[in-house]
Amino acid sequence: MSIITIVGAGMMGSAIGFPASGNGHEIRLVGTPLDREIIEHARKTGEHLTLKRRLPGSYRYYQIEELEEALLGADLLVSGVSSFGVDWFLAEILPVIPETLPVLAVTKGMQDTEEGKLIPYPHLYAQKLNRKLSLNAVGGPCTSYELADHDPTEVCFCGEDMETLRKIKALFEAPYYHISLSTDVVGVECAVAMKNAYALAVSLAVGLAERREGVPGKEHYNSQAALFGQSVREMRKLLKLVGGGDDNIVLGAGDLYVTVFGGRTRKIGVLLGRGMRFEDAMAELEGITLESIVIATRTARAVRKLIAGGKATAADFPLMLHVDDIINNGKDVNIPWGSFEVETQL
Ligand SMILES: NC(=O)C1=CN([C@@H]2O[C@H](COP(=O)(O)OP(=O)(O)OC[C@H]3O[C@@H](n4cnc5c(N)ncnc54)[C@H](OP(=O)(O)O)[C@@H]3O)[C@@H](O)[C@H]2O)C=CC1
Ligand SMILES: O=C(CO)COP(=O)(O)O
Repeated sequence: MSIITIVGAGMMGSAIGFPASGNGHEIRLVGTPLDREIIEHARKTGEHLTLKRRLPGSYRYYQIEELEEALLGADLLVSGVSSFGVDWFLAEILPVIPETLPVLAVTKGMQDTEEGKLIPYPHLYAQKLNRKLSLNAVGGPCTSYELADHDPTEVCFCGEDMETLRKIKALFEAPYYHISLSTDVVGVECAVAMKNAYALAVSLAVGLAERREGVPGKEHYNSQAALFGQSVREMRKLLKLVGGGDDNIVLGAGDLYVTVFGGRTRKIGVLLGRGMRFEDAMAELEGITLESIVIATRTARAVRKLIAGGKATAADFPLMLHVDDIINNGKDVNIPWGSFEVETQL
């Protein structure tokens, strides 16, 4: 039996312990200072407040002040924070863990730089820490509540060292949790972070169709599929620009699919598509984790720098730039359909 300590008791941090717990490992769930209620409630009832599922009986619960106890004898540390908790995790957790303890982060996102580069979180952590840690991450399509329900999925663990990845995989692999491995951290992380921005883009079509038909909940699939296709094209170009392997598009496209159908990002895209102003839509969704906004903003900022530097053109990323205009420049939704058309001559 191994001991897995998870810091960040949000929905995904809590759900990723399910397959490992099923394999007989001890799961210690540690709340961030913002997760107090989740931990208290789980201790009392065995249920997770936001995941809305009963947690396996083998879970142990810790408030952040009990971190030292939760780390005693641990074999793996999982980071369950979202993009909004990355700075906290970097400042408060990574400096105090043993250097021999490998880390696996579920966080999806990237940080852009002044030069227009996009840095995945494991690399950001490595750059900012003055100690050497084994920093690994999970990418791929996987909604937390469906993982808790044992719906089969296919994800990818990435990191620098294949042997370490194999050991971590052995803790989690289950008949419903299939794990590929990759040392292409930039490619995996970039593919699954970008899908957040593009899930917002595809969901615009859901709201637009409702607005056109005047029927809430009325869906049309042509327009969603067209935006899905353009999203995959732009994600593939971006993958190439950041130096990620092309096959990672499978993870990005799968993750895009699940997020359009089952993710929180869809909520903001639909409201914007219906014609709601960005500020009003954000106010309506207050309290819901919406990483798509921060990821779209950072990615578009990097793309605009790449364009200014002559490494890309605006014609390569019309959908990403439109999303950026809607959320950051006060523009109305007006899908640039014509700019998705291409001429291909063999
Ligand atoms: N790799 C994978 O397979 C998957 C990864 N994800 C990713 O996992 C991450 C977490 O998602 P999910 O669990 O659904 O989101 P939740 O909002 O449920 O959880 C977010 C976690 O981060 C914490 N957090 C947020 N802001 C801060 C802060 N400022 N300081 C410290 N901690 C903070 C939260 O505390 P609090 O709950 O109080 O806000 C909580 O512990 C996301 O990056 C998401 O994209 C999601 C699905 C699959
Ligand atoms: O990353 C996810 C599924 O893989 C969840 O996406 P949301 O953050 O939009 O819910």
